Amino acid sequence: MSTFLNNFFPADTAAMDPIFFSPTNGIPSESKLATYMNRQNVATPTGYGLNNGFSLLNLDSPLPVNKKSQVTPQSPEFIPTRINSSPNFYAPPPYHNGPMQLTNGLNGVNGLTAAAAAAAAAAAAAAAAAASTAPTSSTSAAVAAAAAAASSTVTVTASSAPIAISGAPPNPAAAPFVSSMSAQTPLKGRGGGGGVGGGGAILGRQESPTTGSLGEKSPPHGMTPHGASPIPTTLPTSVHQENVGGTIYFYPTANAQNSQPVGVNNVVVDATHPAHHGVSAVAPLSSVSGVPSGLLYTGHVYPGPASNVIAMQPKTQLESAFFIPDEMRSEILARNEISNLIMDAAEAAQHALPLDVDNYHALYPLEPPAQPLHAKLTLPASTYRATHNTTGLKYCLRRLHGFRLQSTKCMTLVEMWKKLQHTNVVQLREVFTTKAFGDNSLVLVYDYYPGSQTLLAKYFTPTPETNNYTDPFQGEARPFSHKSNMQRTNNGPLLPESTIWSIIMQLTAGLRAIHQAGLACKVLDPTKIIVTGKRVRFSSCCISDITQFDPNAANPLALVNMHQQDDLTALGRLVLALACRCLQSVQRDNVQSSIDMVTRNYSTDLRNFIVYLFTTNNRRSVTDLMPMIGARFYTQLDALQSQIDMQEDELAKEMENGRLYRILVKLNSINERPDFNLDCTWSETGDRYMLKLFRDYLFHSVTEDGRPWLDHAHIVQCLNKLDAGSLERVQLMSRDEQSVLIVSYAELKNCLENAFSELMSST
Ligand SMILES: Nc1ncnc2c1ncn2[C@@H]1O[C@H](COP(=O)(O)OP(=O)(O)OP(=O)(O)O)[C@@H](O)[C@H]1O
Repeated sequence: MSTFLNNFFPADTAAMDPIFFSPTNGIPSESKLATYMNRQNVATPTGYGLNNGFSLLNLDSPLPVNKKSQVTPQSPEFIPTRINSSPNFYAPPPYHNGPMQLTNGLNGVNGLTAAAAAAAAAAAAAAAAAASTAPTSSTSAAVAAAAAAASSTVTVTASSAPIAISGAPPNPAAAPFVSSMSAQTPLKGRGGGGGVGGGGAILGRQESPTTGSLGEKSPPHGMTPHGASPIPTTLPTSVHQENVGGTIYFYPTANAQNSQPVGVNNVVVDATHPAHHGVSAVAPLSSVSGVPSGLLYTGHVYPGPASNVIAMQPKTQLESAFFIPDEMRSEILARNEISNLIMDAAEAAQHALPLDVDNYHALYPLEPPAQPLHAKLTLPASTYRATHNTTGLKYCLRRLHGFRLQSTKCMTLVEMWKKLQHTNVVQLREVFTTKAFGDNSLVLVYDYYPGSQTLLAKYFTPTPETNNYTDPFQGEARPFSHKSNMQRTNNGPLLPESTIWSIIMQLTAGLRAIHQAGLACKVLDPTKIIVTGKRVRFSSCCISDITQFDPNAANPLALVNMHQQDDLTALGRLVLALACRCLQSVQRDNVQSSIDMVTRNYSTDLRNFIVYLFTTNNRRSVTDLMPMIGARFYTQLDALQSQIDMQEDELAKEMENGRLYRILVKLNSINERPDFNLDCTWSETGDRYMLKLFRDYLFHSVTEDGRPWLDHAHIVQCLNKLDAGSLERVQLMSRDEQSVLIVSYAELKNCLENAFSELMSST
């Protein structure tokens, strides 16, 4: 819903350009503004009296449903997966907000700063002077148009019945008609806009009819939540009003152009006031953020981080409250980089990979060529990252070279694995055979986790030390102490017990899911477990089930119990190796001394855990391990929940960015488009013209003395209101400062969606 204020009420009629002001309605048909008014092919009635027009503004009159639906829903983004989740911004605010709602339409009204209020007062005083000299009735306020060269100043001079300047909102109940001209932060210039920023045309706050004091937020007389329009029913015949598709425009008749400033109750447009360029002080954003119309978009404003999250962060600097923490950023960047790596020519030649393998392309090797799969399996194997042809998603492909599938019966097991979904198991997606590599290969497709390391690489690889220097501060023991030396292994210092328990909890969780699904891991080995950040996952499930499949066995799952017991033994060996940080520690001859070492360095619980898994004469179960983990489970849960809190907070910040980015993409795809459907004025006319002015308001606001006014918060806030389709209004000004337009963000949003849909439909 918008109101169009053309500063067509010239103070100096001699300055009138008869071409610019057409005799019928004062708007030249070829002007951009006229094209906006005529948009949507709505016939613009001529000679339509202001009285008639105001009768349309009855707050009781329901808005046609289809009109409402134009702006109510969050229109779908051009990203196909976007889900419509926008709240209903037209829900009527509670009546007790009435006084604030009254100023709903005029952005910045409610939050006048002292400076802005002072400016408004000055403007009012000047306007009063102008009114007193006007030949029209001194009892009614005058409306004067600013001359073309001078920006308009609209202010209030008297305390009679208020006047409506702007149009009925889409939902009258939601935004009662603005019956008081409220003061706005003076705005300036091309970018001059509503109360948030700019300078230029000043809409002075109407004096309260009850108090007569300028700048107060008193509701005007006659305002009822759902009652009759407070708008006066008599207006000068020299002012035309038109309702075009729900938007009300005001413009002068030819009469008005030849007459003195037209009195329209309280409103005076004072072209002569020295403050016509606005005041240099702009209302701080905070001054407008509290308006009730703002409530309509508050869901679209990032409220800042939660205190619990700030307390959790190592740095409590202000920047960490608004930007993603450095550590998280670099982790994500590193993962992205790995995920986007492509082979150079030398690598491509070395690997000689096919362009396509089944439904996948862009293969990228994750290891040097042709590794033997595993000690137990003598087949050579390779691991690649690849991209799915249709979804574009990246997967991890494990290829078994020269492997012929003996029987498709093993597909039963494949299906069981595909169904297994667990955060500690890399999920199998599909299995296929292919000749794309020039041999018979079997390919298993898994989820891909960029930046993963095998447990072997992470914990069992000698750390490169410069000049045999070992960092004495590594590890838990006091540096340079005897214990510190004892706790050092070739692969680095012993791991903190909490790290070992964290790995244990994750592995037992994954194993429990596997065993409960009636399967066995079979390769519980440090090369077949991957670590991504702090997450540990079984990475090669199902391979053994295929390669060791016996097509003659009556029941392929007959031996699963035995394999599950083997899994538990393998888990015990792995934990012992981790605790000693040495793979040799689990060799038969070393086991006892390794357990002694665990006894010396770690808790009895950890020792008992390992001993239990090594005790093979009893039937063991993964669920029996839970009591041994005990209360450590709560510590782990707490750590994970803290991490979730932090990540959710980051998500909230980044959600804002994503949303604002998409609006900017739309705006910029429309603004200044040189040509659309052979129409080189497309981006300059109709809805697009409004968007252009809004763009100027967003980015090109200037101070009174013409300096750029840059305020990130202003941009963010306005974009948020636009995205929410707030009913709050913004005052836009044409670049030549000839026209002022007051428009709600809802209307702007509508324009944006329409214009963008037009673009999209022609792509
Ligand atoms: N699902 C996955 N997502 C991302 N990277 C993975 C995934 N699975 C394995 N990797 C990575 O691929 C590489 C090769 O994995 P692989 O399991 O073959 O380890 P490996 O040490 O080469 O074992 P082997 O010596 O038995 O071949 C490793 O760097 C591993 O981190």
